Amino acid sequence: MKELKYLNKYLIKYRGRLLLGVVITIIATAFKLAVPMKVGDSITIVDQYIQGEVNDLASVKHQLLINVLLLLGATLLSAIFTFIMRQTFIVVSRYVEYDLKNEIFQHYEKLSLGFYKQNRTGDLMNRISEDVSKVRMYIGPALMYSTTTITLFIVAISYMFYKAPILTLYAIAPLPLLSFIIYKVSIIINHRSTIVQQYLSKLTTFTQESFSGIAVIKAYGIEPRTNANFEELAEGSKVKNIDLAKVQALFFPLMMLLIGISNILVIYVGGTKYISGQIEFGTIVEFLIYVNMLTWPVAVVGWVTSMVQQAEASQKRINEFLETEPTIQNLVEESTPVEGNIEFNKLTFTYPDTGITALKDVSFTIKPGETLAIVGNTGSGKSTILELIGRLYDVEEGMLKIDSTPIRKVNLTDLRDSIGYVPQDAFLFSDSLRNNIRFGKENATEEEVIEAAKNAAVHQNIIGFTKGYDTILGERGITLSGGQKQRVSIARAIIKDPQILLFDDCLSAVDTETEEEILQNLHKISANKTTIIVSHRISSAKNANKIIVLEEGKIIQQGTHNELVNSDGYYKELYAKQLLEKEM
Ligand SMILES: Nc1ncnc2c1ncn2[C@@H]1O[C@H](COP(=O)(O)OP(=O)(O)OP(=O)(O)O)[C@@H](O)[C@H]1O
Repeated sequence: MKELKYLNKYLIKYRGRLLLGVVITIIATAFKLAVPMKVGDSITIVDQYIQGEVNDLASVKHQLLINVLLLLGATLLSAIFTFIMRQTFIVVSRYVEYDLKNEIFQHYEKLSLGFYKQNRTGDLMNRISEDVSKVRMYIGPALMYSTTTITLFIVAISYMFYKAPILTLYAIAPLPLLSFIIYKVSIIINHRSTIVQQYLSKLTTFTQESFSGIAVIKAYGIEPRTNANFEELAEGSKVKNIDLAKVQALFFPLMMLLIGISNILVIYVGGTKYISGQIEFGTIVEFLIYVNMLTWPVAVVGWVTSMVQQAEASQKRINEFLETEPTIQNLVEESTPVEGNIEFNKLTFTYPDTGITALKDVSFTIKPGETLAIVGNTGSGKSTILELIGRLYDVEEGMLKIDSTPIRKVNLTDLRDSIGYVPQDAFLFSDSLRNNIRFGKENATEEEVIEAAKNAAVHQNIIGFTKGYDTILGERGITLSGGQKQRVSIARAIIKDPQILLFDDCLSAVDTETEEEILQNLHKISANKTTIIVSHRISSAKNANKIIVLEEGKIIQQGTHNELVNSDGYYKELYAKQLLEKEM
């Protein structure tokens, strides 16, 4: 129960409803218990008439009628209160489920990129869905059944002892055994359900991947191999499901068997006592109903125990993530507006997870109004520079300053607000084109959206779609070409109107004319901004105020386009190569 303590704050938050639930459960149970009493009473009346102990038929009928009406009333009230009881416990469990999911999601969002590298997306999703639903079972059904069982036990067993103590002992003797067996069976069921669940998620991942990559599967003609793999997984899933069904099938027969034993004991011992005149006939019937009534709660004790154990295990997994601190923390409370001066000073950076040193002794500065271009082979560290400016990682060696202040001493929200970042792989959400652009500025007007799209040279493409800016992207909608995606992603950064613009090789999929158009627009937009353009193309870099050339994390050349084309080295060679390609 150590891990489940985490949920106490929610139990306190909803204490009013939960307390009401307990009170209503007690009332519902009291009405439920009145039913066997009245049944027993009625049978005794009939028995006494048959035995000749009572002769007035009219009064017997009258009493029976009253009993029937009372029975009806008690059953009805018990049903109504049981309904309200579910409205309290189960509704609270849904509230807690909602709160917990939000809490976990918000925490996930705070965590740094490294966390996402270390943990698989499937695992993150499981903890927020599967694990939270298991925890909900503890707040909802487990609490509800425990309250019902405790109330039913205290009231019913005390009453039974009061009526016939020896018969009560015989009647309840098999119940602990029942509870124990159900507990054991539930553990096996839970274990096998987990395996079934694992197979299900393997199947889902496989299916999802196959359909996402269907173009590759078809192009390589590997449908038979994919089918065989799917069949193998489905076979595994079938076997595990059958294993589970076998134990589940045991659950009810076992319960019936143990109720049967209790019933036989009540009939035998009760019958003997009735013959010897120690109890009334109605008491036997009354006890039979109580035994059947108590069986479910007793079975529930076992079930609830395993439910709580599962919730504990799930909460432990949830707590593991909730206790993970984001490695990138905001260390400055007060606001620090960003002007856009960036300074790298003898900076060396090693990725903590892979140990790869991506930048070595890098120094450069850039001011607002300037454009810096970074060129270099793949893997030379270009994207890493942009990631460090966005403080996606912290710098350990050397210094990175923003407006002459070490980056850690800049308010993180202000820093990120001041950056418009266009990543290498443009990521668009399954939403309308308009909303994808507005992502950069939530309250942007229609004019601003169109203006940004025009500057990113994608407006003409968008109005060419039947639904224009309302066109839905992604799974439910159209798929944009690589170049269109890049330009929508650029529009998203432009609309934000940030102080610092970071473009990570985001013009690679557009033709040279469109590239030129976008660059000219950017030139106008970024007059007072700090712009960094990472590119493999000279055409993107040539107009920059400063160009740096990276090789294996080191700056090997820097200067303007004119300076660099006139000195031997990587840049001059790249220029010559690209010039040649253009002429061909
Ligand atoms: N998130 C990461 N975790 C660990 N290592 C990384 C990570 N990102 C990049 N690296 C490594 O750091 C080095 C520099 O990568 P980076 O992405 O900065 O290069 P790049 O010049 O932008 O390459 P490209 O032109 O292909 O985009 C590479 O060796 C890469 O494998």
